Amino acid sequence: MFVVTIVADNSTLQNITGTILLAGAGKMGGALLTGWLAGGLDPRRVAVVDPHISPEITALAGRGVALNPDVKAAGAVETMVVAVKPQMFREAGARLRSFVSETTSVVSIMAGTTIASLQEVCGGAVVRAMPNTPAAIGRGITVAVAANDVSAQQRAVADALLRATGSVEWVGDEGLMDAVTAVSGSGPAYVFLLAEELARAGVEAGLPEALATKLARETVAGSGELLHQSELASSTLRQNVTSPGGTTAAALGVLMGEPGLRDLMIRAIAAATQRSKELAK
Ligand SMILES: NC(=O)C1=CN([C@@H]2O[C@H](COP(=O)(O)OP(=O)(O)OC[C@H]3O[C@@H](n4cnc5c(N)ncnc54)[C@H](OP(=O)(O)O)[C@@H]3O)[C@@H](O)[C@H]2O)C=CC1
Ligand SMILES: O=C(O)[C@@H]1CCC=N1
Repeated sequence: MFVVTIVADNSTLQNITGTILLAGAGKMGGALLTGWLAGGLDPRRVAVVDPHISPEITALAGRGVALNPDVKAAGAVETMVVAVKPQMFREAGARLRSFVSETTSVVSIMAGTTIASLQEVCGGAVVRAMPNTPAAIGRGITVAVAANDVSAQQRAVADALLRATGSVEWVGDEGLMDAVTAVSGSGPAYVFLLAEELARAGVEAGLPEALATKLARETVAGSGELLHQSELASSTLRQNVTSPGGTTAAALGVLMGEPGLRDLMIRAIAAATQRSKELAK
């Protein structure tokens, strides 16, 4: 189970009176659930549906979280958060639909899965959202788009649930969600890969593996924190490291050369965007 340290305004979370049903309590669903409870959501308001509930989630039963309730035991579901794999959605959706009433809103975090598919399979007033794993420490960013029939109150509850794990950006155009998924949904993986490859290159350059790993990890984490706390543009922070004719300029000559990181990143984001579109089918 993750520890959430930063929680935004949570008054809406604390005032939720219906059931929040989480379908799929894996890595992302589990991180969201942790954020909700840390943000003051009453555990007795939460139900989890998942065929293989982890020991961490099982332990929450003692605080009142309902595990795999039937439709009757779940009570009136105010919001159903769908966090199963997109490939499983159509199969899972038939059962999930039975929890949805006329007043239920359905918040999906599934990559690729469109508002139209969600409306067809689950019904309900649909919010499509894309969080990322820094949610596990309250530092995620989520982009969300609401279908036309989502009420202001349903949107406020969805916003509170998503904001419990970091910041939220609402957009009006669902067409942006594939690229959003590629940039911020998958984005943490690119940063972790950078840490891995920086360490590997350090070993190639002669450093002991443990030292290279520590230097790479702390450098990526410290730079991320500097970017977070500073008001300067990332390009300025980069220039601040780059002494004229120095070591950084030598490395950046490679990374910013042709082909360089720019081309690689454009190709990577295009591949992820394309995959998100494919998952819609
Ligand atoms: N991981 C990430 O960084 C992000 C993921 N997402 C999205 O979140 C969703 C989940 O991803 P992630 O958490 O990584 O995946 P996980 O596999 O960790 O979680 C999915 C969970 O859903 C469970 N599940 C399977 N079938 C059902 C069902 N019929 N009813 C309820 N639960 C079911 C799975 O159980 P079992 O393992 O037994 O199959 C598993 O516990 C995906 O749609 C993904 O696109 C969005 C943003 C970021
Ligand atoms: O890899 C995936 O498909 C999911 C969506 C964004 C991050 N993980």
